[in-house]
Amino acid sequence: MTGRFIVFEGGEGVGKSTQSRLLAEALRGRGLEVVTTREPGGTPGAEAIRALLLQTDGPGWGSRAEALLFAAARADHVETLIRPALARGAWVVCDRYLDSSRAYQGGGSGLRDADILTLHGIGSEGLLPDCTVLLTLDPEEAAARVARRDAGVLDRIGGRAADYHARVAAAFQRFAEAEPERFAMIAAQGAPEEVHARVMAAVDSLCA
Ligand SMILES: Nc1ncnc2c1ncn2[C@@H]1O[C@H](COP(=O)(O)OP(=O)(O)OP(=O)(O)O)[C@@H](O)[C@H]1O
Ligand SMILES: Cc1cn([C@H]2C[C@H](O)[C@@H](COP(=O)(O)O)O2)c(=O)[nH]c1=O
Repeated sequence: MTGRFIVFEGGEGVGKSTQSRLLAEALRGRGLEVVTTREPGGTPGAEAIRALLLQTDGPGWGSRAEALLFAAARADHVETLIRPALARGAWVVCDRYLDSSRAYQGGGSGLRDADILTLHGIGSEGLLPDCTVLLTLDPEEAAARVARRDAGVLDRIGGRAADYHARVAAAFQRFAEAEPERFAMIAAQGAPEEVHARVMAAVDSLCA
């Protein structure tokens, strides 16, 4: 079987990392080679850019510089980790990807979707996931999960105002509705194993 590129998307604390791990374990149980990774990050260069983007000390970045940094991190990640893994037949499970740039730098910060896609064309030659699992959760429940995990310490983007994150969530929903052949929208409430069962059903129907 050839490799697949599966991405988890959604707002802060909805359970993307947890579900990435559970999906990878399930796929490995089927005998597949699975690479788990995340954005921004996944390679030494992209992890260095992640620190520049998310650390809370220093003046931060304007929207355009921020979008370029995310695109640069993704370019390195795609070229040195994702494409080689897919080329050897591995499945890649990635925590966030391009649709996070479209939702945060686009929906949240107001950059044009077409410009973000142009950056992606330049940086990563337009590589898209085979399928994208969008996890949705009531914002108060997501915030409670983050508070329990991080004890109130927020990074530069996670710490933005509630209306910013509401625009991000609305953008993700628009993308999923516009491309139902690429997105599975999964309710993320309930125990991790319950959510995982929904994810497996979606992956089996959308990505197999
Ligand atoms: N279904 C669930 N029910 C309750 N808690 C959960 C569930 N899934 C994950 N959690 C917990 O909620 C917290 C956030 O989960 P996780 O880190 O997987 O979310 P995330 O979407 O990757 O977050 P972020 O966007 O901030 O990186 C973690 O402490 C995790 O253990
Ligand atoms: C890929 C990507 C991410 N972001 C934001 C979303 C989050 O606030 C952070 C990443 O933190 P996480 O704990 O790993 O989810 O970065 C973004 O704004 N644009 C992007 O392209």
